[in-house]
Amino acid sequence: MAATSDQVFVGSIDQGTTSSRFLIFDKAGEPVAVHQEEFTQIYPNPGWHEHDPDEIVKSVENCIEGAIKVFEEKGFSKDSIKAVGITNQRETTVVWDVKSGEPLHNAIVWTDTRTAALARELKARPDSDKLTDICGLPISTYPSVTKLLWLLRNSEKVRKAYEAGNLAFGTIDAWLIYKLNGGPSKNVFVSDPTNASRTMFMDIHTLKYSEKMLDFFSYEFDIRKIHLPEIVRSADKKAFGQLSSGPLKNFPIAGCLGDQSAALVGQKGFDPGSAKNTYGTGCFLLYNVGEKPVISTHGLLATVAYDFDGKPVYALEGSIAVAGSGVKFLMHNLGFSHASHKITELAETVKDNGGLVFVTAFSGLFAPYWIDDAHGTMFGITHHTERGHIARATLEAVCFQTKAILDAMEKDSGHKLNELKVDGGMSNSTLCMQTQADLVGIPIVRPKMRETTALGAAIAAGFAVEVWKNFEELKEVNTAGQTVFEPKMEEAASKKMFKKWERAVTMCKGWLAEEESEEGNPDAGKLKEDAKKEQEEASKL
Ligand SMILES: Nc1ncnc2c1ncn2[C@@H]1O[C@H](COP(=O)(O)OP(=O)(O)O)[C@@H](O)[C@H]1O
Ligand SMILES: O=P(O)(O)OC[C@H](O)CO
Repeated sequence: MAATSDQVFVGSIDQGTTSSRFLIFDKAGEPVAVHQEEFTQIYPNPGWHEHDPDEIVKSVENCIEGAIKVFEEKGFSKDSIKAVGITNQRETTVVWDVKSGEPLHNAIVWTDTRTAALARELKARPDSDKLTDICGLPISTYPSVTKLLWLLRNSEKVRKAYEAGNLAFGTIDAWLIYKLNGGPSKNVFVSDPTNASRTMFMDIHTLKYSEKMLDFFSYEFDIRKIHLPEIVRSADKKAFGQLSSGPLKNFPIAGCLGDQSAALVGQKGFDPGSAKNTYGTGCFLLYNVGEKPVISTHGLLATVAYDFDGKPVYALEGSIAVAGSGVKFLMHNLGFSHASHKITELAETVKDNGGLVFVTAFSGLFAPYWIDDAHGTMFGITHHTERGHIARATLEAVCFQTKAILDAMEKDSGHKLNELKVDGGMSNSTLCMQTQADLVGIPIVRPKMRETTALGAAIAAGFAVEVWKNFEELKEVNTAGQTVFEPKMEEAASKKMFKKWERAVTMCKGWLAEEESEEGNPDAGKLKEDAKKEQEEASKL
């Protein structure tokens, strides 16, 4: 079908943890062309996880090229694309030289736990308990700051650039925008608040870098000496520049959202009280809390949902580190199958988990537990246990953590959700979604078009260039063909399952001894000595 002259489209770069995609959406929110590419996952030591920043850029460029080819083969003209939006994996930390635009180290991925000792050291510093009120996040291995500090301590290249005043730090959005604009020659160096809020440098109330946060983290290296991206709104016609090469050369980048915020936008979670849960590599539940951030007292994060017009909207977030990556672990590490949907089929070969509970704490446990000394642990193995039970327990682990997050959210917000919208690759698993409904006791609503993350970034860019002018115009977008999973399990049975999970979580605490969490870290000894010195000095004051 060829485009009519008044048909307009918006492109969307979706740079996820395991793959990059480029999608082209029409005004009705339907994707008309897509290209996806996986890229290399680098695991140099247990608990370490890296990406090659240049490979990420290349994969995005390939995706744009691939999708445009499909688009044109369908008879559309690329001139009908009005803007491009970007959405990305968050927290993943890239460092580069401002002069050359070359990366100085592999990107340290959000799942990486090499900074466990550093996180402990930071927690022991005076006033560490005051940080969450400012930035919305607790100290852990998860936000970018611990990864950046680790790089400063452990990479000579990074330290030299720092000393010369040439070190740039950014999350994946900032890196992509910088590179796609042409690097140092244009120097478009920006990030939006949904991404900047994941570094621990931003004040969540003002959406500006916080002097207090910068002071707190500057005890060994002066963070102000590092080039940080300017924080701009999530929808902006000019701030993100334009593509400098490829089939969309000179097309504007007009929107940017961290992937979980983008999914909330793509699910049209614009009203306070609406929520979505995205089952991708990890799983992230975001609950719209309106125009003021809510600082959790139950293990959740305060984050920015979006800032389209200077009136930011906030969300409470429950982050789960392992979801689809657990499925991939069964495929790649244990050789259970070659396709994700086969893991669900395997789980369907057994009638229940057979007493098996799998705490998939490959990166420690995130929300609402924040246990960084846990590792993946299976409880309840007997002669009865077969591969189907392991597959089932892997899917269930995400559902249990989602239940714990929803309980925490209810306590923080005082509201009970009446339904939960879902998306992401793992939401393809009908068994997983039914289990989720059974465990949380509310309907699970899955849209037919599940590229909601990419749609969210397209909406941000589309708002900036007025493809859509208001939320009302999006009313019909992605409403057709939803599947609703109603809870079917007896409440008592569901409660019993969850109790067992909670017992398993308690039992896996403290598995990792302090020395083990530092293995592979060349500076572990120094870290410990420095931390001890700092503590001694602090206690003298
Ligand atoms: N039918 C399925 N059953 C279970 N897991 C699935 C299924 N389909 C996809 N997945 C999982 O979903 C994940 C990919 O989801 P996606 O939303 O693309 O993630 P990301 O954006 O983090 O790269 C993979 O880990 C994959 O194993
Ligand atoms: O790759 P995803 O979709 O699991 O998302 C990664 C998150 O942004 C990490 O915070």
